[in-house]
Order: sequence, then structure tokens, then C-alpha cells
Amino acid sequence: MLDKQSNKTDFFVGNKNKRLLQLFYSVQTTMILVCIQQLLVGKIHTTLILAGSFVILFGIYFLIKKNYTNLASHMLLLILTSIAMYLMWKYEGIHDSAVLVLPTVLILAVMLNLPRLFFFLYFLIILSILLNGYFNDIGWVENIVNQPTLNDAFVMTAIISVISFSVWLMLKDLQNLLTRLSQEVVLVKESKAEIDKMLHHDSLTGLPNRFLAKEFFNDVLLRARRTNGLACVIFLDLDHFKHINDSFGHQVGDEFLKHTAGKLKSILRQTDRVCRHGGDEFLIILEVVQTEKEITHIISKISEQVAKPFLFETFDIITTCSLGVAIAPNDGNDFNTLLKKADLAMYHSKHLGRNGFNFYNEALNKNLQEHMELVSDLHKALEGGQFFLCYQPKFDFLTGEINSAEALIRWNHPQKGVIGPDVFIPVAESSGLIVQIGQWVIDAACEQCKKWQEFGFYTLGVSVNVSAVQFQRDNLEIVVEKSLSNYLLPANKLELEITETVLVSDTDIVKEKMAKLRALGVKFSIDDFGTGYSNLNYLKNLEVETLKIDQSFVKNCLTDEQDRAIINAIVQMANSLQLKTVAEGVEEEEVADFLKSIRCGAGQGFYWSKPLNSDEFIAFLYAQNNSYMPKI
Ligand SMILES: Nc1nc2c(ncn2[C@@H]2O[C@@H]3COP(=O)(O)O[C@H]4[C@@H](O)[C@H](n5cnc6c(=O)[nH]c(N)nc65)O[C@@H]4COP(=O)(O)O[C@H]3[C@H]2O)c(=O)[nH]1
Repeated sequence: MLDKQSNKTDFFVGNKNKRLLQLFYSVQTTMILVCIQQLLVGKIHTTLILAGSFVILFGIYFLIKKNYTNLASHMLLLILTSIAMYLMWKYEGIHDSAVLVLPTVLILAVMLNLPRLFFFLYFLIILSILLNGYFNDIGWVENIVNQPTLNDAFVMTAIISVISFSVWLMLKDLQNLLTRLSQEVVLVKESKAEIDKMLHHDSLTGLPNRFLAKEFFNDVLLRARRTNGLACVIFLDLDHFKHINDSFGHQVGDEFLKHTAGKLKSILRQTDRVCRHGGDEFLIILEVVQTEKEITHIISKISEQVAKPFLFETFDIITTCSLGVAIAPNDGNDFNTLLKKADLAMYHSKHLGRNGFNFYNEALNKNLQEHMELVSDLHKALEGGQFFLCYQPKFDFLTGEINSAEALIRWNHPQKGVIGPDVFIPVAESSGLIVQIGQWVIDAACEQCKKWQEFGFYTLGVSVNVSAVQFQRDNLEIVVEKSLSNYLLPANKLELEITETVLVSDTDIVKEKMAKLRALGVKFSIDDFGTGYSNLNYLKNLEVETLKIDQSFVKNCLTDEQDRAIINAIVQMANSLQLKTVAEGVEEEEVADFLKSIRCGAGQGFYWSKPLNSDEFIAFLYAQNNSYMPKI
């Protein structure tokens, strides 16, 4: 069938129509030139034939223009063959110069990838040449000049056959080469598509990555501008995903991420996009919305869905997520700015206790700048030795002696003056700097405690606050061991104050580290006891010496009956578990009396002394008449 453009690989590789048109022009130009030449030499008949052919060939021009390439090719070659044969038979037979057109036609048939036409024309030409020779031989035809013979015809036939065959072979090879080349091109295109996919998709979840998220967002932004709508970037981070990895292994963690990706896709519209930002972070690009309320609604759906349990073997794994949203045009107009702001808003959600969402606003940005400044100043503080320790004594109610002092860090900021730990410890914890700061505190406290011993205060111990982050990230046992041996301080003089959250956060790791530290001889106390975890089971599993009763109960215990009852209960429980108790925040004599009356072990607070720097503290010790006698 002579259909429109063939898909077969041929010599012209997709250019066939263009090339055919060029061939057509060259044939027509030749026709005109030969026509003029024939007219000049007075061959009117040939001139008329060629002129007629010239006109007929214009029909082919329209076929080419209409993309009927195959039909046009057939027509062109058949018309050229007919003209050449007519002139051959009419004038000089196989000696006529028109015969030269015949091998040209065959070459073109091969080039245009028309095998059937090639064979048809080949046999037609051969037959015609042989008949011309034969008819001239037997006198049926008499060509005018230099009358050909059958002998001449055979020679001509052989030459045309060899030429045609060679060209045929050559072009077949060329075609094979082109076919192979086009297959290679397909393979290269497929590999390119695969590489593109890898570059733009996350291999674990199959979700588009950050680069594609940017493209999606840019498209949404264009549509939002046209419709006066909002384009937003939602940043989602799973809460406590690390716990899933640590408790169930990375394989389950991966499964969980895939599951979450599926969940997110299932609740969003097809026009919304879920992308993976990395780790446990996802980006969601919503199709244009008109109001913030719509975004809030979608986010609530997302939070609800993420919080649904994931069944792994017999366990239900449950986690929540924190989200942040930044919206164009209010918060910016380019993807990277909005991504940063959405991330910041998400970070704020984490800060507020996780499992929530926040829209970005300028106040968050200001907070972040202050935060960054503080982090950078903290780095300088560590390098520049701007930290120092204060010590607050703890009085033993039974012996009336100062048996220990709590080391409390202070920061002597070059511009802002002395800053308390409540301001910078949370920042140090979130930036991880607490690890280095904590190491410095342990070292400085051990050094100071050794000095007290050298001053003759042999029984005085020191306690140091240790944050949960230090337990998770630091080789605490190595740090402690090094400091103790550096200053030749007996390990039982050092106490580590930890909060209940440390004990319940990662029990196995904590247990292991505590066991190592206890093996060294270090003691433990639980700080702010009574404010944290309600399950007291850990008290029997973990070997702690002391419970420090939180000052929030102590502060109002004279007036608040419930606070008194709580303190009483803690002391009774501690006594029956053979744990020591220290009441924090004692400011009045009556409170100290009450604590002593209920057999609380020790007290700490402004009643005896505020935290004092090292010199003041030594002076304080001497002022206590070297006997550590309290005022009570
Ligand atoms: N109103 C009142 N307050 C009293 C009284 N007696 C003591 N305090 C204050 O109560 C806090 C006791 O320390 P904390 O509960 O361990 O609470 C500490 C501790 O959690 C943390 N911190 C202090 N130093 C360090 C440290 O070196 N490392 C770590 N990780 N945290 C530290 O910062 C918190 C605050 O420390 P500070 O500001 O020094 O505040 C101290 C102390 O000055 C009192 O009678 N009345």
C-alpha cells in the first residue's frame, strides 16, 4: 500500500520527504535545461516530450507536499523510466544518451528503499534493452544512428546489472548500518530516560525528588498567578523516625517510609504532588488553592493519615509528623525561599512538641536568626573559654554537713554579660553543641572537686547535669573516665544528674552506658523528679542513688497541701527503696524544717546559698567554719 510517510529505516532517515523534494527540483531543472538544449539543436519532438513530462511531473510536487512520499517516489521513478525508454526506442536505441537515466533510476529506487519497484524496473529495463537489441537485429526496429545489435544490448545489460547490484549491496549495508544506529539511538534514549528518572526520583519510595518538586512548584506558581490563587510548599518530617530505625532496624524503617509515601499519595488529589526531600522528610506541592483554610484542611488530613498504625509482623508502629507551610506570593516567589521557610515552620512545629503544623511568619524568621547567632556565639564561647561553673551546696539534713555541690554552668558573653543555662542549654542541645559543652563541664567540675580535696574538703563531691543528647551522642563513659583519671579524682565523688526523659528515651543504650559508668564508681541522681515520666518501673531496673525533688513542689509546700503530700510520698517511696532524696529550691527555714521532719535526705536552695563561682564557693566553705554546719 502506498501510504503516507513510511516508518522503515531508510537511507534518508526521517528526511525522505525533504530529499524527495530536492530530487524533484533537480529532475525538473535538468528537464528544463535538456529541453532548451534540444530546442536549440532543433529536436522539436524531444523538446515537446520533455516539456510535457515537465508539466506532468508537477503533479508529483503536490503529492510530496501532501506527504504521500511513497506514492510520489513511485510516480517519479516510473515517469523517468518511461521517458528514458521512449526516447531510447524512438531515437538511438541502447546507444541513446537517455539510457543513462535508467541506472540512475535504479540507484534512486534503492536509495528510496523501494525494493519491489527496484526489481520491477530492473526487469523492465533489462527486457526493454534486450528487446531493443534483438528487434534491431531482426529488423523489426531500426534505430536511427549507429544501429545497435543484440550483442551491444547484452553488454549494456551486464553493465547495468553490475552497477545496480553493487549499488544495491552498498545501500543495503548502509541501511543495515542505519538500522543498527537507530537501534542504538533508541537504547541511548532509553538509558537517558532511566538516568533522568534516577536523577529526579528517589529510588526507595519511587517518589519525585527535590529537583522535580521545584519544577512542579514552578508550574503551580504560574497557574496560581493566572488565577490569583496560592501556591504552597508543605514540609513534612516524621516524628521520632530514628526510634523506628533503632528499634526495628533499617529494613523496617525503609518499609515504613514506603508505606508513608503510599499513604500520602492516597489521600492527596492527583494534581497534588508528594516528593521525598531525603531521610524522613517529604515535600508536598499542592495544586493552586484559594485560601489558607483549604491548606489547613489538607494538612489535617495528612496528619491524621500519617498517624494511623503501620502493622509490622505483630507490632503496630505508630508515629506522627510535624509540618511547616510556606505560601507564595506572601512568603516569597521562588521555590528555594519557600522551601527554607516551610522547613523553618516545620522546625517550629517540632519545637512546640511535634505532631502539629505551622504556617511560616516573619517572627519565626527572627527567632531563627537569633538562634543562628546564638549557635555561632556558642561556638566562639567554647573556643574562647567564656563558660564558667558556679556551685550550689547541698546540705545533708542528718549530718548537717555540705556533702556535695551541684555544678551549674554560666556563660560570660563578651557583649551580653553573664547568661544563664536556661537561655543557651536548649540551643546547645538542638545544635548538638551540648556534647562539647558537656565534656567541658565534666572536666571542669572534676578539676574543681580535686581542688576542694586539696583544700582539705575531702568528703565533698560534685554533681553535674547531663543532657539526654549527651547520652545519645557522646561516649560519656570515656569522657568521664578520662576526666577522673586526669585529676586523679575518686569516681564516687562525681554524681551525674539526669532527667527522667533520659531514662525512658532509649532504655537499652542508656542502661549500657549507665552500667559502664557505674562500673567506674560514678553515682546517678534523677533531676526534677516528679515532673516527668509517670511509669516508675525504671526505678527498680536502673541503679540510681538519689531522687532530686523538683522545686515546683518545694516552692509552695508550706501553703499547698497537695505539694506537701507529693513531697511526702516521694520521700517515703525513696526511703523504702533505699534511695536518697534531695529537695531543690529551698528558700525558707520553715521549708527546710518541714523537709527534715519528713526524713528528706538533703536540701539545696537559696536558703543556704545561691550558686557561687569557684572562689566564692571556697570562701563559703571556709565561712561554714570548716565544719559544713548548716544554719538550721
Ligand atoms: N528559684 C530558685 N531557684 C533555685 C534555688 N536553688 C537553686 N535554684 C536554681 O535551680 C536550678 C537547679 O538546677 P537544675 O534543676 O539542674 O536545672 C538546671 C539544669 O537543668 C540546667 N543546667 C545548668 N547547668 C548545666 C550544665 O552544665 N549542663 C546541662 N546539661 N544543664 C545544665 O539549667 C537549669 C537551670 O540552671 P540554673 O539557672 O543554674 O538554676 C539552678 C539553680 O540556680 C532556689 O532556692 N530558688
